[in-house]
Amino acid sequence: SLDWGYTDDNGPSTWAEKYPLAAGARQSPVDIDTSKATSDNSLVDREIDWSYPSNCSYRIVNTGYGWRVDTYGDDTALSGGPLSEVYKLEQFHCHWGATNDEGSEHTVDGKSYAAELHLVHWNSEKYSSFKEAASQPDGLAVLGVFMEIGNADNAELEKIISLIPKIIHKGQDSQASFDLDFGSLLPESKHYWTYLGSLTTPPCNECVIWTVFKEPITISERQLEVFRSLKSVGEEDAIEPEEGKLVKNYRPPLPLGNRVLRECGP
Ligand SMILES: CCN[C@H]1CN(CCOC)S(=O)(=O)c2sc(S(N)(=O)=O)cc21
Ligand SMILES: [Zn+2]
Repeated sequence: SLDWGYTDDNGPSTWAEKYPLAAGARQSPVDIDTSKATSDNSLVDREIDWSYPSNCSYRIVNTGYGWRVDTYGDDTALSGGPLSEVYKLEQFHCHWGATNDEGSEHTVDGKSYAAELHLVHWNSEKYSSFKEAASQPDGLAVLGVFMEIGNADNAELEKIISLIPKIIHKGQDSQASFDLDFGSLLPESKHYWTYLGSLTTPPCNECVIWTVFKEPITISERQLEVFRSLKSVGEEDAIEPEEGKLVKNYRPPLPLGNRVLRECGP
């Protein structure tokens, strides 16, 4: 069985037993208490800036904890906002719940969204590898995008969702070179909250500068159901057809503690 996961016997409340960092004071996600957000001048003139290729080859993989798209981040760049260096895109993935009233990892004044997209970048200016960066306090920069249920499909996400039937079981992957317009995976408004946090899964390294956009993007119920059809077990694991479905893979919020929560934009 998995040594950590999202079920009652291996879920977030048990992680600190095997992954002591999970009990740290700089953990993610957090509830974004909008009344605590400060808008100091340090961010207002430093828009967060990204450049992603419009056509690139990708690999989508079922990690057993969800789907993950590995990007070969050569000509990608994320800078500005709370970042002092240029970060490269390493991968992106998503978190969701069993029903639409849960699923995001960050919450806003106690409100959960149906899902949350994470674009994971690493500080390639200061560190020589993603792995090294993941052990540094300013090593990773993750963009969090809330997803709410809307009537229309999200066309860009559909390119990813169409590949999910090929990776239903843990360990399966699919190579695809599709032209992904990352810009449309991000909301129109660049307004965001930012704080210092961690990976939201084991090993829970406290290495992430988090930037969570205020405006959600929309995804359809059908698209979210496809996410929930993923399995957390391999093809060879003999289980009943309905068992092992990845219906939820989000960590509930941890205390912000004495960390500063900054915001850019109303
Ligand atoms: C299931 C495993 N998830 C993690 C795998 N990696 C960590 C170790 O790598 C060297 S990672 O850096 O790619 C990230 S980012 C991330 S989140 N949800 O905070 O954006 C979780 C993980
Ligand atoms: Zn994540």
